[in-house]
Amino acid sequence: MGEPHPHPPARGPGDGPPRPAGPDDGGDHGRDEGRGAPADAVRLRVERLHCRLGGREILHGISFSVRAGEVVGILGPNGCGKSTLLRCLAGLCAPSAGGVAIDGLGLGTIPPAALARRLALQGQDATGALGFTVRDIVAMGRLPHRPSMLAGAGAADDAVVTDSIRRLGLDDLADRSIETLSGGERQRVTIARAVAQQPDILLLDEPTNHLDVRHRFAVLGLVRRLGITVVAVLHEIDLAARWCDRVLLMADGRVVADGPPAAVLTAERLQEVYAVAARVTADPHTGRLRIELEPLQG
Ligand SMILES: Nc1ncnc2c1ncn2[C@@H]1O[C@H](COP(=O)(O)OP(=O)(O)OP(=O)(O)O)[C@@H](O)[C@H]1O
Repeated sequence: MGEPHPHPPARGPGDGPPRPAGPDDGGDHGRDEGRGAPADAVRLRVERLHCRLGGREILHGISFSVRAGEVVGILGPNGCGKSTLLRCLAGLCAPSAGGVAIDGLGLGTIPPAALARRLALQGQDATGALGFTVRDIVAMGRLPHRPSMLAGAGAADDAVVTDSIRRLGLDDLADRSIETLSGGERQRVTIARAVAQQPDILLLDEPTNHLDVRHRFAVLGLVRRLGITVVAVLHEIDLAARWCDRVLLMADGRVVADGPPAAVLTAERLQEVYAVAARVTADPHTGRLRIELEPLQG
């Protein structure tokens, strides 16, 4: 897998995300950044990735790389291929050409159990495991770490599950059945399960779409504090600007811009990609991007 990415990533979140009060008030997660990898080592590399589904090419030769500990947001209009790209990164969707490598190893060469210890995907469907309690579902995140499917959970697994439940503010719901939870509560359960998996790379597909504003801040703050590599599909442009080191803007199965939020999220580009009128300014006090969107006139 070839040349370096043309856009060097930002080294930090720029305006420094605050530590919001919320479900996760804890410190670090007992994790070293990038599990011992140098801080700017390339963790994930996507090279000329094409994907066909239903006889149609959905992804048209996508290339980018993500460094250890980077938080990258994927933005773009409905149907542009964001979830398909995330599924390719997780090995759930086979590319028709090109490929994905983790720490230089092609995805197809990594055994499934080893891959599940390195990479977690939190998907859009939070309802697939009816009949289980919140704690049962979060505990599923530990399965890849057990020596066999028949091996029971150890005390260390239980501690990770308890910690993940606490971090997502789910203590009071731990014994509730998943089908009794609200959409936002279920969404936090799927994130807790992915956190319990203790991956090096966390892939999130619209992790905040059911969450109220406080929980959005809390969940994205928690994700940042994990210190691991994160690729998140987001629809909220302002949240991506605030929380991501880097943004990939997609349209029609291609990456049209890749770089720090302030470089990518220009008014012209947002208008072109989303077909809306956009005004982008920097807050004079915090320097944060302010993004105002309006329907196009006429
Ligand atoms: N299994 C499939 N078979 C055929 N077409 C598919 C399949 N999965 C996705 N597609 C199509 O691929 C395109 C990209 O879908 P994808 O879910 O990746 O988009 P997205 O950018 O995540 O959209 P959204 O913002 O609406 O979630 C869409 O046109 C979708 O209809």
